[in-house]
Amino acid sequence: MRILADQNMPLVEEFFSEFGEITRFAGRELSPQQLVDTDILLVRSITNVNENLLTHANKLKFVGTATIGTDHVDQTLLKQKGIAFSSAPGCNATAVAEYVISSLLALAQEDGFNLQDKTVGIIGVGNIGSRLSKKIAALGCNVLLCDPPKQAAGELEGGVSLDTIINDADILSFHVPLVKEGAHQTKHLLNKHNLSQLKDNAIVVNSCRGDVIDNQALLEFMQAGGGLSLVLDVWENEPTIEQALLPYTRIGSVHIAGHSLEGKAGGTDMLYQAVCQQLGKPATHKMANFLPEPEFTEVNLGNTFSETNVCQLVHSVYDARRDFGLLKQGLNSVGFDSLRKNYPGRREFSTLTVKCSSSANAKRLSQLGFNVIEE
Ligand SMILES: NC(=O)C1=CN([C@@H]2O[C@H](COP(=O)(O)OP(=O)(O)OC[C@H]3O[C@@H](n4cnc5c(N)ncnc54)[C@H](O)[C@@H]3O)[C@@H](O)[C@H]2O)C=CC1
Ligand SMILES: O=C(O)C(=O)[C@H](O)COP(=O)(O)O
Repeated sequence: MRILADQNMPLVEEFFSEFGEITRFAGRELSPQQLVDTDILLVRSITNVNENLLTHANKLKFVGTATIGTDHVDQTLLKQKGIAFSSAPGCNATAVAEYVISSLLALAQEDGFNLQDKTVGIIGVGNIGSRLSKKIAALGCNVLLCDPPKQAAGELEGGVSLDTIINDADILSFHVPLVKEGAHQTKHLLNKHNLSQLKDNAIVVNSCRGDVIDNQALLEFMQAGGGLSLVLDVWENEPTIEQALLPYTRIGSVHIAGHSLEGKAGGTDMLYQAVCQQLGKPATHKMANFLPEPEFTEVNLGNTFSETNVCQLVHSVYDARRDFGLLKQGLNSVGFDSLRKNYPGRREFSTLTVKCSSSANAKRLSQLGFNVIEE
């Protein structure tokens, strides 16, 4: 069997060698000719799987994307052609939620406020939004949730409208899929019209898809004196991003919010499980066997739980400001895609065991995602 896999997908050889010959490709450069005689295609978010790419796909049986987002894949076309498809829902949801928590704690520390005094609006309450909501609640913040599709289906109690979040939230974090049409379209959810209705000094976090915020409208708003604090992991027109936004960005990165080692490896693992199912073979490999030991494994917290302690704990595992440093240093020298390819990686909070002596604190730390031992 011939397997084509994105060069930035980890552990493909470890998981897939038993099925056939693996060839790697650069995600933005895959040509239709490369799909001749290919049985399995494994992509990441930067490869558009469309009519043009499949022109010569004479043997293709399975397409997998090791990502949560699927806006780069024409699933209707795959169905018409009888090609099986799988994505990796939830694979890096924890990583994205932790990126947001790390960024917010950094801004709170720098600006001298407590997150627990803030109202956080989460737009999109799926795998990422719901995990983030749990972590944010552990910090004692007031949380507003907005997910119209879920609200319409009766799947989210107490949900509010986007307008309510725009008007009332101190912090807004977007976790919706990119949808360009229909009743619940998300392209430019934050736009020229509603930017001006945000609270002064609101914090806006985008770690879903760049197009969810109108970047030109955002730039004009900031150039006109808008006082927002911006945390931007995703941008319109990646990899050619609007660099004029950088001076207005408090924390920025190259679309790596989901790139914890666990999140990236988890995407490959989920595709492996899907291919095994497709081929009727048992799944024998486990992701945990391929991950290295974390650098720091244990901390003793005693019975304290202040935001300062939590900030230290979180940043000992991952400080998103490191990634803003990488962006600022490397964007014009090595470029956006190269920064992503050579991302130094990071671990998730669960790799750190926190010993603590109060059960209330143990509960909150565990809600944040740490591995907690109550002593
Ligand atoms: N920056 C990064 O590295 C990553 C970005 N992502 C992006 O994050 C997105 C969300 O991921 P998950 O939470 O795992 O997806 P999910 O599918 O579990 O949840 C998305 C939620 O958004 C809701 N939604 C849809 N339209 C909406 C609207 N107009 N307003 C409010 N809510 C709406 C859906 O009902 C759903 O509950 C992905 O589609 C992907 O584009 C995902 C992983 C990593
Ligand atoms: O899962 C998603 O959706 C993402 O956006 C990924 O975490 C990042 O995607 P890649 O570009 O690394 O495939």
